Formats: sequence, structure tokens, C-alpha cells
Amino acid sequence: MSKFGTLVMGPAGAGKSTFCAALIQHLQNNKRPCFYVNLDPAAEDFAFEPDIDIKDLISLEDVMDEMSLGPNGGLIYCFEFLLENLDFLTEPLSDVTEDYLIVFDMPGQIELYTHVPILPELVKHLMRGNLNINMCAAYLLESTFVIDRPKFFAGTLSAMSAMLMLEMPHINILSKMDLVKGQVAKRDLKRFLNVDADLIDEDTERKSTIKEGSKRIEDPGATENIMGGESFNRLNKAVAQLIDDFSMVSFLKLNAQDEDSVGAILSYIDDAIQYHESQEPKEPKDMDTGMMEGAMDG
Ligand SMILES: Nc1nc2c(ncn2[C@@H]2O[C@H](COP(=O)(O)OP(=O)(O)OP(=O)(O)O)[C@@H](O)[C@H]2O)c(=O)[nH]1
Ligand SMILES: [Mg+2]
Repeated sequence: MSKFGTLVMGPAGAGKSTFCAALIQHLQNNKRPCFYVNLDPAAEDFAFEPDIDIKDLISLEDVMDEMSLGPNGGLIYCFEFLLENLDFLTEPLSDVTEDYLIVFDMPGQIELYTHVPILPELVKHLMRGNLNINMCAAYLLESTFVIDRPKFFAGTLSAMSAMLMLEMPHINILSKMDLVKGQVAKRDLKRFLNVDADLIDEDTERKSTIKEGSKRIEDPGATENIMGGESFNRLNKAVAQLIDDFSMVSFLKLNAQDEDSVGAILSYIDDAIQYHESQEPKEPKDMDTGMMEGAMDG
């Protein structure tokens, strides 16, 4: 029997927990069972009570107090501790049936998704072996990043890093779309959703010129500003080109307040984990094994 789950990841404040809550609400509205796992050892308030909460195993606050660690080192310690005590997850998850969607709410520390090999090990445990969960990563990036293009490309790079590190079905999501509504032209938005490296070139051009009357002229101060300097621009261009060369990153739009938008994201998750394909048609109640055997004997 397979199980199904989604790992909701992304930088701090990207809207992960809000999305998890909206997703759970949507599943409930559609009479689909779900199982909520909080893996953020610093999270306090929840819209829905988690079925598993990592804080029952270890809390970031205790680790910081007792081990004299900061928030990031403390988080890594919490995850190392979780990896040493995987039964904490395995036991309650082994009873979850295949009609459930298991929603994992992850912390926002970016180092977890970039260079420490903790998540790949955790994911391996969840996807392989006894648990055998079909998983899809949902990586959230805040849509307000599109206002600052280098920041958007840096965020895209972090999404790509998580994607390459985890080797599992992966969807990228631009969250909080309500905040950029009306601020970015639809045509431009499309170029962010299917990441287009030329956006950086245009941005460089825009920033290195100033408006004089009806014309744009070169901004004499542009190169003095380190964020507008030539080497910074070249770095941004190289990063954007790298993303373009892989042509692997595209984004879905999410407004967590809009149920249709949450439903659309769920369809992508369901497709990626092949949820619907594995839902067996339910047998009528009177078709018990006795009857089946009888039918075969006859
Ligand atoms: N306008 C708007 N705000 C949102 C949306 N989603 C989340 N927020 C706000 O963004 C802030 C952070 O949201 P969270 O859901 O806590 O983000 P998170 O990624 O879980 O944060 P961490 O767990 O701390 O990394 C909160 O103030 C939310 O109310 C959205 O779709 N639109
Ligand atoms: Mg959160």
C-alpha cells in the first residue's frame, strides 16, 4: 500500500504554514482525509492542530537554551536529532492509509534546503523502506520578489538547489499573489512564471539609466553603487543564464485566500504523486470475502 504526501518548503515567511492550512481546509471541504505533520521546531500557532508535531520530540527553544546554539545551528541540531529518532515519525505514519494526503510543514531556514544533507536523508526515509510515501515537494517563493529581479533570481536558485538536492517530484509556487496584483503587467508576470533570463538584462538596462525629459540617459552614479556595478550585473546575468540553461524552473501562482487557487495547486500535487490513479474503487459492503469465495467455487 502506498501513502501520499507533500513537503511544503521555502524560505522564511514565504507563506508555507498559511498554504498548509489552506490546503487542509480545502481537503476537508472536499471530504478528503489529511494528516498534518509539523516539522518546524519553532512553530507555535497553528490553524489546525498537527497530528505529529516535532516539538513533542524536541523544541528549538530548549536546544538553544541547553546547547547554547543560535536559531540556525539549533534547527540543524533538531533535524539531526530527528534523524536519530525516526521512529517518532515512522510509528504514527505507518497507520496512515492511502486515501490520506500527508502534509509536511517545514521550517524556513534556507540552509536546510541548500547545503546540509539532512533533508535528502529524511526524504529517503519517508519515500523508501516501510513507509513508502509518494512525495511531492512544494517549494514556495514570495511573489513580491518579482519587484526586485536579482532577488527573484536568487530565490529561484534556492528553489533549483532544493530541487536538485532532493530528487523528488517538485513544484515551485509563487505565493502571496494578491500582493502583486496590479503591480506587475500580466505579460511580465508570465516571464517570471516561466523564468526568462532576459528579465535580468532588461533590469540592468533600466537601473543603469535615468530619465531626462522624455529620454533615458546613462546614470553617472550607477557604477558607484555596488548593487548597480558592472561586476554585480555580470554575476546576476551568469546566475540567470544558469537557471535558463537548465530550463527547469517554472512557477505556479498561489493566493492562499482563494480556494480555487489552492485547488489548482492541489491538482498539480495529485498529478505528481499519482494520487487519483491509486485510489481503488470502494467495494460494496456486501461483497465480503465469503461471497467472493462462494462465487469462485460456483
Ligand atoms: N497577503 C498575503 N499574506 C500571506 C499569504 N500567505 C501568507 N501570508 C502572510 O505571510 C506571513 C508569513 O506566513 P507563514 O504562513 O507563517 O509563512 P511561513 O513560510 O510558514 O513562515 P516560517 O515558518 O516562519 O518560515 C504571515 O503574516 C501570513 O499572514 C498570502 O497568500 N497573501
Ligand atoms: Mg511556518
